[in-house]
Amino acid sequence: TRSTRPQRMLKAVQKNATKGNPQSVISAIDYFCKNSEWAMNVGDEKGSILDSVVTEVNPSTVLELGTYCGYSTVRIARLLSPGTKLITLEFNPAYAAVARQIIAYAGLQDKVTLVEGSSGEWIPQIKERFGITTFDFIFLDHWKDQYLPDIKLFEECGLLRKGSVLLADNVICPGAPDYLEYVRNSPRYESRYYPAHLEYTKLEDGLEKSVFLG
Ligand SMILES: CCNc1ncnc2c1ncn2[C@@H]1O[C@H](/C=C/CNC(=O)c2cc(-c3ccc(F)cc3)cc(O)c2O)[C@@H](O)[C@H]1O
Ligand SMILES: [Mg+2]
Repeated sequence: TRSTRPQRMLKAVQKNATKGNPQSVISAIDYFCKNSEWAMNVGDEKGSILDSVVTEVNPSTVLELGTYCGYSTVRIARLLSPGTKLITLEFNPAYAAVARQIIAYAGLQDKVTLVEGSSGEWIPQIKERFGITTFDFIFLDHWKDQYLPDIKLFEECGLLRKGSVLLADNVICPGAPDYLEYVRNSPRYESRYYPAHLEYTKLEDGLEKSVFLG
């Protein structure tokens, strides 16, 4: 049967990247998406903004919602200080399987815990299952209509502390209007929009960074 786009992306990484070199994996995926097949990775332009926020926060505890093929997982994990691990949630087993291989090809498997399951099911279990009290940094890039329910779940589960940083992809395209309205109007968040473009296109998109104020 015909391969899937994530499988073709993995092949491109194995063909064009250098094992153990995260930057070459990132570049190979961006090249594949610009020259062969568009895919919904955060991409190089928004990815650079993601890099700068991760570097600024220098988090000890990190959560990503929506691994997909692991592109942003690799971008984040390559910047974490030694001994720091990130948890990434992905509920599609086929995507998770590709992501594990891409993360391993980058040599970052020891810095990543990929959990196969849905955010709604897993967020309430994180404290007990992973011994985490609060997250320093959260990257939201899963289904856009799930951003708002999940940020409320973070609050309910006590997973945010004063200064926790949430960074959301696609707040313009495809858009997460209810999430934007919430973080921009809630007195409990200080929000800022980073304008950019939809990955590999000239369409407008951007990232919203929201700091929890406690
Ligand atoms: C049920 C909610 N909980 C979830 N828990 C765990 N994993 C989840 C969850 N939702 C979705 N996922 C996974 O996250 C990923 C979903 C991402 C959704 N992203 C988008 O739709 C998206 C879409 C576009 C886009 C933009 C313009 C277009 F014309 C077409 C597509 C661009 C992006 O950057 C995107 O992130 C998948 O791997 C999915 O299996
Ligand atoms: Mg996205």
